Amino acid sequence: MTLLTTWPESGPDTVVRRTSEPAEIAAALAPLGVRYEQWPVRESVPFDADSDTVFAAYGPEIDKLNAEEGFTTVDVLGLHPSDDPEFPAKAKAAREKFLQEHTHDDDDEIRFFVSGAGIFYLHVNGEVHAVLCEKGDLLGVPRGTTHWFDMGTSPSFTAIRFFHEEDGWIGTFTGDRIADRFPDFDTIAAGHRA
Ligand SMILES: CSCCC(=O)/C(O)=C/O
Ligand SMILES: [Fe+2]
Ligand code: NI
Repeated sequence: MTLLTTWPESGPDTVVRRTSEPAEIAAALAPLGVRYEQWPVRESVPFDADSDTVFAAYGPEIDKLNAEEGFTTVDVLGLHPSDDPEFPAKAKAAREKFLQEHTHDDDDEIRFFVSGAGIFYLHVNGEVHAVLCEKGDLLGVPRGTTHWFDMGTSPSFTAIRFFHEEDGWIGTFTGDRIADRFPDFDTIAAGHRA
């Protein structure tokens, strides 16, 4: 289940909000300009499906969003445990990159989770909002929003990414290691399952 946890930016000792209710999550994030919605899940899509399979399964939703928002580039990013001996190093490098607080100055960050999970931490107006996204969740974060993302120590997710720019992912790092002061994916996901 999706989970939103909000703390003051000073640290996680005080929980301002904690909810798994989709309508409450959407209402809490809307004033930040953040879009949260759920799409019907295509259960027939394997968790580690390739891009063509994902595009075929979610074609109607992708086309509708593209028509509404004018995206020019759509890709699929998947990372799942595998026998590839390079997987641990790849996963560690990917996690480290996104754990660094950053902004996307020229584009919104729109992600749909086809499978697996990850947490977006939105650092806005003196608060940190951790949005644990799972299969079926669409999150749209406006350009310029300060945030980081944690996929955990054993990443497993497939996400559709929508861009207005041909160049795809471009981030500006703030240099703030704020992620070190807040519960990470492993901690939040373990508590959520318990
Ligand atoms: C879930 S897609 C990978 C994360 C990403 O693209 C990003 O910018 C995180 O902040
Ligand atoms: Fe980002
Ligand atoms: Ni859950």
